[in-house]
Amino acid sequence: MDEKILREVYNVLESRRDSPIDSYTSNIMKDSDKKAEDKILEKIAEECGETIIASKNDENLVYESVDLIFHTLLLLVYKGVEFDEILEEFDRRRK
Ligand SMILES: N=c1c2ncn([C@@H]3O[C@H](COP(=O)(O)OP(=O)(O)OP(=O)(O)O)[C@@H](O)[C@H]3O)c2ncn1[C@@H]1O[C@H](COP(=O)(O)O)[C@@H](O)[C@H]1O
Repeated sequence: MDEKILREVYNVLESRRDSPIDSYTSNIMKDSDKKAEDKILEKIAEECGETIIASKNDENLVYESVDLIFHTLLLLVYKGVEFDEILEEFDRRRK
């Protein structure tokens, strides 16, 4: 297991965006009745709340944090951000 997994998941999300199938992420990105971006942002807000609760309760913190990180990555994919842009930003911030 190594950090390549994040890039691999990101690539899968890009493929779900560009070649939609009947799946959670394809469906949320092509959500018609509610603007896809709003739906993803709604999930980020929901997962943020669940992460706060998980931290306060010292329970499921990794599970809920991964839900939050995942939905943030989903937003970035939906908005057309390249994975390398995220890595470059983290690199820029290193002291
Ligand atoms: N990493 C994830 C991932 N994490 C969370 N989720 C989904 O995000 C949704 C979260 O919604 P909910 O919070 O309601 O679900 P929940 O967390 O089980 O329930 P709560 O306790 O939060 O209420 C669930 O449907 C999860 O399945 C994910 N769905 C997909 N991925 C990755 O994205 C790829 C593409 O996914 P699909 O397009 O669905 O094949 C997959 O191969 C995975 O690698």
